[in-house]
Amino acid sequence: MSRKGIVVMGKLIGLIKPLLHIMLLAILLGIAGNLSAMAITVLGGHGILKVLNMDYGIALSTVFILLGICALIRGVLRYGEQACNHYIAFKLLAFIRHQVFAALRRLAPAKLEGKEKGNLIALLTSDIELLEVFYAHTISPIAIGVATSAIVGCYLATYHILYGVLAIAAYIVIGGVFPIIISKAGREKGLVYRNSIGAMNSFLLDSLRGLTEVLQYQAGEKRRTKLKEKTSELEEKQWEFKRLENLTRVMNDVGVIVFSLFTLLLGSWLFEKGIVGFEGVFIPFVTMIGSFGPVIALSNLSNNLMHTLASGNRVLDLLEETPIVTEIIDKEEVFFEGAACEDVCFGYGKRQILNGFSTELEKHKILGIHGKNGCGKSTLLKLLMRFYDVNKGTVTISKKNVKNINTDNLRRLEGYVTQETHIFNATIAENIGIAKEGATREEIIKAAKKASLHDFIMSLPNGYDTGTGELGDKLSGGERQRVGIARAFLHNAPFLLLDEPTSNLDSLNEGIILKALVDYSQDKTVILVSHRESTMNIAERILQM
Ligand SMILES: Nc1ncnc2c1ncn2[C@@H]1O[C@H](COP(=O)(O)OP(=O)(O)OP(=O)(O)O)[C@@H](O)[C@H]1O
Repeated sequence: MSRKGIVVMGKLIGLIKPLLHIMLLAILLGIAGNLSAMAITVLGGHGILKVLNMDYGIALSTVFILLGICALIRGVLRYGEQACNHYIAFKLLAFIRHQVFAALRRLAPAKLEGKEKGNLIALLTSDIELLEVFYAHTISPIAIGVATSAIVGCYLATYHILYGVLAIAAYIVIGGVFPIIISKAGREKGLVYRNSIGAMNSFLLDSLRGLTEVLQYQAGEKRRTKLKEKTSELEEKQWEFKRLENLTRVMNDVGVIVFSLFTLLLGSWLFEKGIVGFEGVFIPFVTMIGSFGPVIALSNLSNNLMHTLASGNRVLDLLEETPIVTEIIDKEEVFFEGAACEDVCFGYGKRQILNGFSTELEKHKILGIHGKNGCGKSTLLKLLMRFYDVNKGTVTISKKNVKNINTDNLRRLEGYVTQETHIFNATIAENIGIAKEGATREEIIKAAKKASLHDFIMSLPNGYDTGTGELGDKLSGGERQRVGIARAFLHNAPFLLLDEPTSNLDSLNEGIILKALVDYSQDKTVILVSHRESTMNIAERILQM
């Protein structure tokens, strides 16, 4: 979704509320810092007048002492302002990361299935990182720019009201009109650019994952050409940004020169009319030249702002995305007493997969599910897990609709082994132990033995403490699958859903695991989806889908 810049800014600023006092301190320090910087120019002007014997107000030694003090406090104030801004920025980045991870948990797995993973990584890393620019270098500079310009405008008006009017007009044009023009020109470009980076990440991740296929089918050259095209596209977009950045610089420089010239012309006119003396020409002129810093900083912001707002937009998209399945938290605890599907209709989008499907799963039984590829066996398991909600009909556990069971409760009741087991970057013990918080080594070993994995683990260089780094991609399909099954045994849920658990196993390992499953089903319920007859033999009832 492409939001207006002001909407993105409003939403991002909304997050600052708890840190508002620090933001105010940063603004005050920034204003004081900028004023002391400008005071250096003004004092310099007075110093020159003094040397020329044209200023009788301040002694030259006082001018030098004040110059030294201003220079010193300028440094201290600038440090204070930056420290406050970065404190806010890093606190908020941590908070936003937290929010984004919470959003991912809310959206998983249904909404994340179709998302490009590389794009998500870009969002989690570089997009969030870019928001630092917004919190540390955008909000307070705007407030500081406005306040400092107003104060300097008033100071100039003490020499003559027209100086004040001219200064305010200059600040509005350089710090307001120019950035708005540039931001408008670059807003869509920013979003397109950030999305392109995400797409590029996805393409690279895809290529790495599919490396074997790319090599096998000699698709390397084709992928390289595509990567080159994507890089050129990105380069083109970067150039567009650079052009806008250069345009900003040119506009700023021209603006500063033109308005300084106007000040000089105004001064000359006032001098000719006898309204001001030489000091009334010289001091406003040097003040004006030295006062553009904060508004130029504002104007330069528009370049970064395009990237930042585009990143903000992408982060907000994720934060505001509605999940397909909402988490349930406030229902009573349910214990497993069997499950059932009644007249279930379900489809992904418009494509109908299950149409009026019904079945009952009795407690302490093994139900085998058989059916041709794509008929919806895995989908049925996902509905029992409530990864998706049915379109019609009901899925119940212990005669309670799964839509009314606390999500936490449901996860504890069910153990789910998918067709693919993900191995985390951790030791093999940790990889199994993920199934049970605080699992002891004995429990992990017991689960591994049931999954016929113990002997293999003991043959590894560091046994259960062997890291996946040391294993690399060396785990075979069957070993991975057994890690998945060991997790399920460790989880020890009363209702176990197994999707092709033995598809990669030899008959020896299959036999050991099936025996363990039969033991498991003595006091638990198991659904077994499989195409293998040998596996189906342990089922007490077979359902043909
Ligand atoms: N997230 C999804 N979005 C859209 N379509 C999907 C999604 N997941 C599965 N499908 C489609 O739904 C249909 C049923 O898929 P499912 O995985 O349930 O089949 P299955 O019976 O388990 O097949 P297999 O025996 O090959 O494992 C398939 O045609 C599949 O392409």
